[in-house]
Amino acid sequence: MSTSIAKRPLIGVNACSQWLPGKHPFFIVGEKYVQSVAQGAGGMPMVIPALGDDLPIGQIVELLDGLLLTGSPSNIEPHHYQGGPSAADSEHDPKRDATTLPLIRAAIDAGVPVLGICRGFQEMNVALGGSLHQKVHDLEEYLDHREDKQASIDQQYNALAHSIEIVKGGLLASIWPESGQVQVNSLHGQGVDQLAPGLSIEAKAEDGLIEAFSVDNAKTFALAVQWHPEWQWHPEKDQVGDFPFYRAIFKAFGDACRARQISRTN
Ligand SMILES: N[C@@H](CCC(=O)NCCCC(=O)O)C(=O)O
Repeated sequence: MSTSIAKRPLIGVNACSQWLPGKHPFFIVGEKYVQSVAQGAGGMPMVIPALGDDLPIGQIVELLDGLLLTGSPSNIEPHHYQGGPSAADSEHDPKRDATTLPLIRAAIDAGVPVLGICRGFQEMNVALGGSLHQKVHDLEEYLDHREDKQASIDQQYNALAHSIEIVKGGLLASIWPESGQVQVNSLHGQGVDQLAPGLSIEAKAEDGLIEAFSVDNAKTFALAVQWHPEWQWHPEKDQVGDFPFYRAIFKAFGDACRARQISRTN
């Protein structure tokens, strides 16, 4: 997308807080999320640090034309959704929880377009009052939605791990009218248990697990997906590794961010 930086909508990308071994704590964000905002949505990415209560959320939301909620290997602490104790091997990021959950509520209230991905999908459900299965793979009614840890990163994200059924007449169906069933990648151990009030299912996996939802009374675009549409922004259209479905999601998100930019600056 060739729009100059100056004309691009400002899109927040939430960071994780991680202690790099032998170093100091860092705020980090996956490059593919920043790339997908810049290339896929045509936005100006702005990384939002996990400062918790020290983050001026109201001030930031006023500046944003969009908010992308990233994935992360860490899991939301279960006390945010009255969940049971975490498994001993569960990685957490309380600074990210303390930042992103209130940020989601403020952004939706303010009419900022929001796209949640994987952990970001789960955060949107929890922030709005829903709950999670902590180990989907331990539940007999569901498939194992985790990635193959023996596979390469390319193989994990290029993999079309399972199909999703897109709900007719919804936001995702309007973004992708081409077909009601699509194959997606899958790299998650947790998943939606109770969907928050005021959310509508947009897609389910073949085992019935909710894979996408939208916010019913959102003032603008508010979509969350469990898979990873931010993958592969390098290949050109129709080249190997090109995912038109993923690209369509970011185009729709970017269009909503541009609309907010116009309304915010006029
Ligand atoms: N920890 C949660 C969410 C999983 C997730 O976001 N995976 C992607 C991590 C790496 C990346 O950002 O692509 C769960 O396990 O369900």
